[in-house]
Amino acid sequence: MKTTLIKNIKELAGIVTDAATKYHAGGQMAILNSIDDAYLIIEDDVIAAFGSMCDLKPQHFDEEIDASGKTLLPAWCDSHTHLVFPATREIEYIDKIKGLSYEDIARRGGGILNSAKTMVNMPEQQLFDDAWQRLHEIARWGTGAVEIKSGYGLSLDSELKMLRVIKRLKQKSELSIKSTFLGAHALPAEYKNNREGYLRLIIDEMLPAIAHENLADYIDVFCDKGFFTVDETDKILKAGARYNLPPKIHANELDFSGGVQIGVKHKARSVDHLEFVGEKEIAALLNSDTMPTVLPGAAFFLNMRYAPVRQMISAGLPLALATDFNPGSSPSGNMQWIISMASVLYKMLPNEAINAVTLNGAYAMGIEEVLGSITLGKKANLILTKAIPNIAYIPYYYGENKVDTIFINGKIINA
Ligand SMILES: N=CN[C@@H](CCC(=O)O)C(=O)O
Ligand SMILES: [Zn+2]
Repeated sequence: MKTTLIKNIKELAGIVTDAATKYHAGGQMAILNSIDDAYLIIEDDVIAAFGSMCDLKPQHFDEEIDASGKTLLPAWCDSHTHLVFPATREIEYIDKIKGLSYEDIARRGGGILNSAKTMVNMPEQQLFDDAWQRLHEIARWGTGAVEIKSGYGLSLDSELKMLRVIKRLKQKSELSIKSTFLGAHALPAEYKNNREGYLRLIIDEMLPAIAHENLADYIDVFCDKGFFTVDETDKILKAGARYNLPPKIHANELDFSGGVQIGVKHKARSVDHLEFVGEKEIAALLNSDTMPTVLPGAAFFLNMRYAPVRQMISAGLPLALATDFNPGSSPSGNMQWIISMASVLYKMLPNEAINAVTLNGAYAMGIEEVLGSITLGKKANLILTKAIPNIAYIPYYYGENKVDTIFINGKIINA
């Protein structure tokens, strides 16, 4: 067994003593438990002890790291990304600057359909290599766990290609990865007049093949205006349940789509985006185990309305934040930037934002029992920051990478 001591930590933050705590909600979101002048001991890949430096007993460690002036936090859990994609889409970026909306671009065959077209001829190895680079990129910004969706395939072969790439990333990477099947991301052009046919393809062909190769942990549907209806979502989620795929769904980004309610009905792990949320959606979420997840990168990049985060937290809801890293609506996997946007655009306190990208993000991925907080027995996925004056400095001094060292499964990763 290898033992590592991290000592003289200026602030050890994100402590959750009760390992049964699933997430932080409402007023608890503003509380980020911490210890000043602290130590933390890692045994192999697990957090084995922590406390005040004055209580540290003299003992031998295989490795000692002096963290004077630095803060130690749980690594970020990014619960919503599309980081396996075939190419960036700068052309649409220009169209957006000129005034086209996300829906205008989608109607012209751009957006998701544009990525699906490029995906057809994309060699699987190239797709893997590009995604591998992106995993390194996000780890440098402090991400230790990430969910990745398919959904740029929209045909049996291409969806399987994407999901096989995610499976290989899981096998090769030290990061914790969850895989989500998002066949219902958009209606492919060839099914324009045959919605029922595409649903049959998802339900009768894609799902059995995915289950056969064990390629997904979750199922997702883009339940929104111009994409998939509540009835269609219901059918797809019912079919997913037959293969034990819990939902994590794209909901209420473009309208009051009913996506939140149908997600809650199907016991979704999370419902994500949530720009269009009112009293009814909040009431549905309050009686559920579904994590509302807000994606500031997409709302900022598409210049849309912002989810009513203060109203949701005041009502007592938990909230997770994720990057939505994708080539169309959020071309960045930088969680520090998400924390800054959450505080400036959504008025989230730094502590709330950090809880939202750690324990609550872990819950949104179904890994809260092993990651997301400084808790005895959890995996040592940790961020050691550069010397920073306090936690608020993380969102405040935006643009600069505050990560000094990232530990994944107890090991220092030179990302
Ligand atoms: N909203 C739906 N899907 C993605 C966008 C994907 C794309 O435009 O490529 C999202 O989460 O923002
Ligand atoms: Zn998304």
